[in-house]
Amino acid sequence: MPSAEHVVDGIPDLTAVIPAGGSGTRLWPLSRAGSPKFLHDLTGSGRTLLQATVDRLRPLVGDRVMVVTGRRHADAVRAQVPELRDLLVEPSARDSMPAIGLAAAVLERRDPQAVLASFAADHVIGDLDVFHDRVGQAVRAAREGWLVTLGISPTHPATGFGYIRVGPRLQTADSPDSHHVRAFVEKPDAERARTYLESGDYLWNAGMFVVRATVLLELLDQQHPRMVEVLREIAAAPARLEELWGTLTAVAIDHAVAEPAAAAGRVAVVKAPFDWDDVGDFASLADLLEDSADDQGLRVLGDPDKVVNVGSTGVVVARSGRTVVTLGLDDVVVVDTADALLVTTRERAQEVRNVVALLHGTGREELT
Ligand SMILES: Nc1nc2c(ncn2[C@@H]2O[C@H](COP(=O)(O)OP(=O)(O)O[C@H]3O[C@H](CO)[C@@H](O)[C@H](O)[C@@H]3O)[C@@H](O)[C@H]2O)c(=O)[nH]1
Repeated sequence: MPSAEHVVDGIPDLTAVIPAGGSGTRLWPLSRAGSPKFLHDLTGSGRTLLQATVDRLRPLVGDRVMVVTGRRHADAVRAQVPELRDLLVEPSARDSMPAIGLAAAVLERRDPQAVLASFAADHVIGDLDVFHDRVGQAVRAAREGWLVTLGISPTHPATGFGYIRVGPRLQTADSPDSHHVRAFVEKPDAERARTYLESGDYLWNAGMFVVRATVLLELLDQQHPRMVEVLREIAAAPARLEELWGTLTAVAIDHAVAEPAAAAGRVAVVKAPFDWDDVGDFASLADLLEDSADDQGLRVLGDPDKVVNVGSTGVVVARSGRTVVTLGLDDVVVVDTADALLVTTRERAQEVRNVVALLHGTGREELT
């Protein structure tokens, strides 16, 4: 049951921050540098991943949503979320810390007590009541000064995610699913991932952080004091963004803040038992579309009338308007767009990013 503070305007001191960067090269040719994953509908819901992210946050924050994105994507973000209250536009990509840090510096000026909750723009989440409840718990712990993350129970020894080593339950806050974080471990190799899974002591880091804006900047100040100065300068004088942005170190929030703060005992994790998927490649996309598989086992994203399947399993993304026919293929991945066609298998889905590198290396950047 959502608590009373979830209705109408949501949690009054909470603002959602959505860093929307990256190009999702493992989803080429659907996702391109100029039109990354978050701008696409990957679930067949009619809403893009960015729109769905905003939709699911609305009950928590009303219209207090801040998207941080690159100049190249600003117009598309505005077009997809016309009601967006705050759009912070980065002159260049500096990874997630400067993006989230700038949002924190802007919010801190508006309200010294402000809490921010940062979520990727391109993830899929189920069980919305549970999601809202756990974010609510995270906010209550964040008000007490914790950097709070939401941790997902791992289902397989993934090597593409960071892991969170969970400590004892937090003896504070009206937040029964909160625990101390002993450590963050960024993207382990397969063997360590297996050990983590078997131990039961680890959760996946889903890139969700809930924290008071001032606390985030204070934690960042311990590692990157100059970055905090610059972010506060930009927040105070937005006209200086262009001049100052390029001086910021490109670093992920995990390395800049989460890992050192965990070592200092400042981080809590809320166990989050909702479905979560970062739709990292076409194998994940096929899993995500499982329920829409035809009776032979083929999933279609796009117009189903444009796909004729005879005895094939896997996934077809039909985005060119052409008819796609699959005949007798197992676990195939077909992605048909106006100017590029990808044919591979679910098993090789991770290697699609190498194709993008190959296209770059052979002078065909216009396709990436
Ligand atoms: N605005 C902006 N956002 C950025 C930038 N770089 C990254 N981001 C955003 O920051 C978030 C995380 O960046 P990724 O590059 O997608 O991170 P990752 O390698 O997948 O790893 C992180 O996320 C995983 C979960 O998806 C975690 O498992 C892992 O530990 C880590 O937190 C995403 O929302 C991404 O859009 C940037 O330059 N600008």
